[in-house]
Amino acid sequence: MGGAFDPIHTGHLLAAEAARDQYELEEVWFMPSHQPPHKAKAGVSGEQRLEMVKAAIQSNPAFQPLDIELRRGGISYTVDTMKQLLAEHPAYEFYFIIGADMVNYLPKWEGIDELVQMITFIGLQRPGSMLELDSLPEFIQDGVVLAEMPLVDISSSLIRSRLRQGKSIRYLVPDAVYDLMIRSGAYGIHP
Ligand SMILES: Nc1ncnc2c1ncn2[C@@H]1O[C@H](COP(=O)(O)OP(=O)(O)OP(=O)(O)O)[C@@H](O)[C@H]1O
Ligand SMILES: O=C(O)c1ccc[n+]([C@@H]2O[C@H](COP(=O)([O-])O)[C@@H](O)[C@H]2O)c1
Repeated sequence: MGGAFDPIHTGHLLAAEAARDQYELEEVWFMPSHQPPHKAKAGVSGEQRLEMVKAAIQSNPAFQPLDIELRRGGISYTVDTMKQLLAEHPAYEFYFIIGADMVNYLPKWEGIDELVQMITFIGLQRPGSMLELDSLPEFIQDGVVLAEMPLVDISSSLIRSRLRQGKSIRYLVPDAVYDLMIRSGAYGIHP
């Protein structure tokens, strides 16, 4: 599962767990992007986003952090990441977990025709972006399976916006992430 994770939140964790459970995945690897392909670079450093990911998933042995995109630098095209991961783990079968907003965007992904040969996407419903598989080209539809999760109207932008307004974000992120956000000072929250 790739993302900016600026910051990681409960919606990410529920999506990952739904995909793991429904597709019997052995592990879910959380990969913070360096520079996302289609949105502005995160406001906080890659290191800080990775630390928050680690804090969020530490209690789940099936969830692992992966800094492959942060180490590579540049724009985090998934096709490049998957080529690297498949070369390192030729025996593994890879899935890529994405929310509905990203599923609808797949035709615009770099090297999508190559990417659908390498992995299967697991798409999850997300409020505000209904999954429209039928409107995608058939070769992409064939590369996407769906998983169910309770609709969770949480996004990293919602969290950042609430912080700007001085509103609470407790329980929108796991406690361990909340504590780290306070300790690191990364998002300007004070106890
Ligand atoms: N609440 C959610 N439900 C389902 N999928 C989600 C949810 N939040 C994020 N995702 C998915 O997780 C992946 C990584 O998301 P990302 O780190 O960009 O978070 P985001 O909340 O979408 O961020 P932002 O609001 O800054 O755009 C994407 O595929 C996204 O669609
Ligand atoms: O490779 C691409 O062209 C591409 C385009 C959009 C998104 N992605 C990946 O999809 C994941 C979620 O994207 P985002 O923008 O919601 O953080 C993240 O790992 C991105 O690198 C990848």
